[in-house]
Amino acid sequence: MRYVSTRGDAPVLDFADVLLQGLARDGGLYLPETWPQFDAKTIAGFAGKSYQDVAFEVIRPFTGGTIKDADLKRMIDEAYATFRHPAVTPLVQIAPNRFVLELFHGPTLAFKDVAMQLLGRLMDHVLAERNQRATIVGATSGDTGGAAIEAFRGRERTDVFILFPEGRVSDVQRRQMTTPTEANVHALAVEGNFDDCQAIVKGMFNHFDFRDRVGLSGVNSINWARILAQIVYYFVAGVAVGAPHRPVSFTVPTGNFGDIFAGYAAMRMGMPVDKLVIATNRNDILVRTLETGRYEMRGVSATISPSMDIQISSNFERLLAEMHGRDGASVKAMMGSLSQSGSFTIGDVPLAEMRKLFAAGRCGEDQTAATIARTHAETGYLLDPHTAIGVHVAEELGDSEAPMIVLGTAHPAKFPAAVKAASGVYPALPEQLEPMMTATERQSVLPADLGAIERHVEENARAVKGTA
Ligand SMILES: Cc1ncc(COP(=O)(O)O)c(C=O)c1O
Ligand SMILES: N[C@@H](CCOP(=O)(O)O)C(=O)O
Repeated sequence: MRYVSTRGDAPVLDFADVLLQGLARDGGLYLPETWPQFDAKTIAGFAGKSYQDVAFEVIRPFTGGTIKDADLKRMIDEAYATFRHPAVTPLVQIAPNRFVLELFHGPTLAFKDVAMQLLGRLMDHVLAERNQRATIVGATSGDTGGAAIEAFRGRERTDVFILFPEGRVSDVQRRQMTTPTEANVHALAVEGNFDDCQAIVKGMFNHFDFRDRVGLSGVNSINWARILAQIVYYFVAGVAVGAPHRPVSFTVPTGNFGDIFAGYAAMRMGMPVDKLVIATNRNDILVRTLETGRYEMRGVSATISPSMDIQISSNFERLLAEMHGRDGASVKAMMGSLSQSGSFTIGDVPLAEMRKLFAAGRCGEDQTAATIARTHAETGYLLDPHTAIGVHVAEELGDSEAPMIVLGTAHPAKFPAAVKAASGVYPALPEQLEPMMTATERQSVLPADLGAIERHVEENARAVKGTA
């Protein structure tokens, strides 16, 4: 399996290289050259298998032989042994034909752990084989950061620097990043919003001298392996409610478009999908884009679902590449227009194709709170604000024959204030996370400035000092 950039101007790589690359050198994102195909019999055969066994079958074709089967199996087993539920990602029914796919049983209570626990092991494995070190830099609106730090803390071959928007993440999210004591963990509170953090990380990747000097790697969903690990649960959940014998719909609380792009990938691989639904909070750039064909930035506002307060939705570029027949020049032109003028227009044909595959809906602050309250009152089930957005948008779409699976992207205990205000119930933090709430915090506060943050990384990354 080979990987190509969405912008068509970067070296073609194998899986192991893509794993360590992050952003492609032409500023694009890597995609597999072709989609592995699973026929209906193979998909039906996933029924009754463990999450780990399905993960191995789904992930293996993408590795192109760069990871030995026995190593891949071991790393998958180790990654999902960190989850608190034996099914790894269980389904909970909340209405006759509607389910929540609980993706938050990993160590940091958000869906990011599903990919990050595996990514940490895969990167460590490849770095050890090459006797290399890496400097990981990531941007977070709250959840990626904690999951990345948990996956990489104490690992000898990596330093991990996470940029988060100061004052815009929940207390639990911040503490997950600021309380680990390992020397390779660096939490950077940036005086800006998530889009600023993400732009700075991309700026570092596009600054080749710096990138090469520090051995830069990325763990945001610009890294293909993040998306890859998330494809697995679309198959596991779909089969559990009747695929491939009937199509299944998924509603995905969306920000950076990584999670829903994994659903798109599952569909391209043979999973019968009725609807893929993009659900956003009031930062609704993706909903507007589907409505109007114009991707237009308007400023981001803080919500009770902070992890989705995003305007520059990285992985939408992967979808654009798909909808434009992988024509790198078209993608480059749209991305150029976005960085110059804050907008771009999608042509009629790709837009029509997108509308065939995706539906979209938004959920305001009051609707989010009302959905948490109503769902709890009617079913006893407590939603976090991000998952509530998915449930609201799925409800607005109405029932169809296809079962609707809403991706449960975070545990309510990550956002206790918002959940308590909406439902009157204070969601308890799982016991093992309680010590973190009183532990000493360690963070560096930095301006939203590429140069300042590069200097900080270079002064603190062990890879630069040649300690490998
Ligand atoms: C809890 C939660 N829900 C939803 C999302 C949106 O996911 P994506 O960025 O993959 O669209 C995020 C952040 O990524 C998140 O942390
Ligand atoms: N919501 C995310 C934003 C970063 O997304 P990623 O999937 O690209 O890492 C977060 O919680 O940090």
